[in-house]
Amino acid sequence: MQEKYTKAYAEKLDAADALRTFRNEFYLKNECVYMDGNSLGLMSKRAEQSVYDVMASWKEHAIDGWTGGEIPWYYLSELLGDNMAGLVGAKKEEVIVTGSTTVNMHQLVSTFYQPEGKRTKILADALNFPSDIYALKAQLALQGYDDAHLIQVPSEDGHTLDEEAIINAMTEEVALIVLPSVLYRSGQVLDMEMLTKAAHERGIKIGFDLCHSIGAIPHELHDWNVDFAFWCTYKHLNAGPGSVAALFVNENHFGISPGLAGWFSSDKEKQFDMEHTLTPAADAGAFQIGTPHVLSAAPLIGALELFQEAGIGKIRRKSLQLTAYMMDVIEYELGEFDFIICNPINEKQRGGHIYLEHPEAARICKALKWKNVIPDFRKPSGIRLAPVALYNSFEDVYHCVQTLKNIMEEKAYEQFSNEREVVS
Ligand SMILES: Cc1ncc(COP(=O)(O)O)c(C=O)c1O
Ligand SMILES: Nc1c(O)cccc1C(=O)C[C@H](N)C(=O)O
Repeated sequence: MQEKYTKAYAEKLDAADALRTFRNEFYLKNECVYMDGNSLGLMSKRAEQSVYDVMASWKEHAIDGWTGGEIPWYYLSELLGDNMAGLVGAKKEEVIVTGSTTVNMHQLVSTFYQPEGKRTKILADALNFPSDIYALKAQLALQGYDDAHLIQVPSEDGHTLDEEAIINAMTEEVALIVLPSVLYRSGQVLDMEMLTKAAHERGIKIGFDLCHSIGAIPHELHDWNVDFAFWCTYKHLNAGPGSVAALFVNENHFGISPGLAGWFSSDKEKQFDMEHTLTPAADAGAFQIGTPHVLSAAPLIGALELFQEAGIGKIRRKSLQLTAYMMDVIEYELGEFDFIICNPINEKQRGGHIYLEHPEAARICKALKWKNVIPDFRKPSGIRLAPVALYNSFEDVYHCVQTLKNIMEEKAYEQFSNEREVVS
């Protein structure tokens, strides 16, 4: 056997890993190799501590916690926006931590979708996450349009999108474009800069769903001139189930009225004047709606520290190394078992996870879990494996592929039904 495919080689890669100490910051499940951080990231000790800290500030300060204590809750959304701005390449005023992914998308589409004349359609794609498509259809319906007003650029191979095809669909009928930065199944990274430039040349506004890229790849939203973006914080950012999401609005658009207004859209100094005419915040803060979900934002305080310490450049470099290594070992070890690697291979388009297709995928995932390796299954026949730079090791990757090989050799998956779980 070539040295490259031994456990010793994985250990050598781990010894040379500049981020290896970050693994100790996380609660790793005992005896378990976690490969599902692209769905729900693991808990870190920092995130846990910051939840305790916010609980303590509530206990101690009660109502005065809004403006007192170490981190006054009234400014927490702005503070976290500032802490996160580097991850998306934004000015601090352009990011606010608020709401959920889907609510933020409704907020931004209701703000930026302004059909006029023959520009009435929304351009999206055929592979985006369902919630985004439901939200776009609902926004069209609110404006009196049917689903035919949503153009979904098809995928030739069922896994990836052709950016040229997206650009060709940017016609004079299109008022707004919403696309994912990274596709949730195949992990393809779209060229946001190129797509934004093409959209603007055609007079169209464009926004991105960053759920699968935030914390995994660097962004330059401000310099790329992206109009808006939104993302969750529970995947690569590790802020826990239902943690508060975030959004970006380019400073070029400051002053535009939020489609969904509420009293937290206010200029903070004016908010408690209790006027019935809203004076929106002068920055991305205007896209908040109501009282911030302080307890669900709390883990983000600690979780983001780790990104500031590690640096997104190093995270991306290790992530690419992990996924390259994983594909290499898969090809070497699993060649005879009908797996197809469906994520893009090249570094520019490869996101933070590997996507394998196999006709028995649902039950192979069940067998992996039974063997303490945690993947996730996506219909119709996909296995997602996310080796996460902050807490997965090369040895984890080695172990994951060896486990998969073992399951295939022994046909251990046959004891399970080939149907998805309720939550997969
Ligand atoms: C790309 C993408 N968009 C939207 C969502 C849904 O976001 P939420 O349920 O947090 O609103 C998810 C995952 O759940 C996702 O992967
Ligand atoms: N948001 C989720 C949830 O509430 C339960 C289970 C999974 C999720 C996910 O985030 C799934 C994820 N967006 C995906 O890429 O499939």
